[in-house]
Amino acid sequence: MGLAERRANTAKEHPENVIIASFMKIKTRQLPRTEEARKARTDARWRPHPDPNPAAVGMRRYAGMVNSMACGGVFEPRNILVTGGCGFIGANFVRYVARNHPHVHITVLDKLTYAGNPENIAGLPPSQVDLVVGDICDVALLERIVPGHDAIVHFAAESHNDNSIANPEPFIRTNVEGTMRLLEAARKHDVRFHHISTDEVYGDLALDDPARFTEDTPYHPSSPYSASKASSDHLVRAWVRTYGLRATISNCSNNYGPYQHVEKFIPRQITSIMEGARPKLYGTGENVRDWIHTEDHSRAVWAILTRGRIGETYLIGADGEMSNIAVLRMILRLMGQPEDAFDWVRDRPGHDRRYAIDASKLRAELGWSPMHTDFAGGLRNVIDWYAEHRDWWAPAKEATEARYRAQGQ
Ligand SMILES: Cc1cn([C@H]2C[C@H](O)[C@@H](COP(=O)(O)OP(=O)(O)O[C@H]3O[C@H](C)C(=O)[C@H](O)[C@H]3O)O2)c(=O)[nH]c1=O
Repeated sequence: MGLAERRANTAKEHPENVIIASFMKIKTRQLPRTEEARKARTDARWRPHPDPNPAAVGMRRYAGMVNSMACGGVFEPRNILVTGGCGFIGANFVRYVARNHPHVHITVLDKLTYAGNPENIAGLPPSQVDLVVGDICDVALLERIVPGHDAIVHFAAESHNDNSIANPEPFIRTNVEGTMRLLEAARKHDVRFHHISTDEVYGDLALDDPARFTEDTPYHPSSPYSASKASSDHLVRAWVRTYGLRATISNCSNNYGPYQHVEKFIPRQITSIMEGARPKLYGTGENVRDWIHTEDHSRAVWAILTRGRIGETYLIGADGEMSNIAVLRMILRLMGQPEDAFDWVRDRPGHDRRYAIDASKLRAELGWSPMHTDFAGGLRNVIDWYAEHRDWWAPAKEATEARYRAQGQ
């Protein structure tokens, strides 16, 4: 049965998993498309790379890392399944692919938890993007929707450290069990898999340590969230080695950009200031995060999905280290506030001190480099975005702040 027929059947037999067009401007395609379009979509295969990156080829030869799947070749998926495509990073990836690869059809699978919002992918061409509402732990659902896809790009995760400290359970279920369910579906249907992960699996670095994380840094996660992501990374590697699954992993640093939930550091402070409330800084504020614009993350993920070597891990980072207090002062300045107009609050238990990524492998092998290198300019754009999208964030703001208040933060 082809992908279009499967979609049609899912729409008919499982309306609970399908978003209806009128609800959200995104149309779920329920009719089989033309035969020609169907053939083009299912025609994904490995092709010789027309313009191989010389640095990449050189590096692979030097390291003797010849890999029949990817060396000098490119994987051209026509149908991708993006889990968590209504969350912040996932939705930005869906938008990136829709904009830059219009021939690629995207099925978004999202449970629409508090952090997933269908508005994040609204306005994309209905012929290119479908949304299936469902849980990655739902084996029967995966059985219906995975076949026919060339690749799964797995963003779906519980992602907020503070929530994992308050209640670890959903993190283990979604991040560990959910990843295992997807790996099993990918294995059964021989689907290429890319796993989105975090630099937090490596633990933290001292503030005065010149070292940065590399792909060889030992795992040392601190929080229930990062431990669950570390577990999921290990599962992916086990499926590659044991079952020969065609999979890659990327571990990225802190993302910023549009559509980020107001629970996270940058949007929380921006939206608090917009509401006339004072930003909240944890602990000493000296903790360092390595910021990357979410669009640069998306470009890196696409590069790894299409040109990365199977079985490999790539770290993604844009040399954006900055202390929390420096970021907060920058936000306050950009929003016309005094630099000390914030409150110090209770620190996060086990708070990681510093993250820092060395993305040399990604740069050398795949020729990736960040395009958003002006952090202050990027922050200004993000501030403008939140100013223009109050309707998008306001409904979540009060409940989020109530949660923080209860934690003394
Ligand atoms: C919400 C908040 C946070 N903070 C501090 C705590 C952190 O040192 C820093 C960033 O916090 P946030 O919760 O936004 O992000 P991280 O805990 O670094 O984790 C994030 O980046 C990694 C890579 C992921 O993998 C996570 O999924 C993602 O949530 O600001 C404050 O000082 N005040 C606040 O109000």
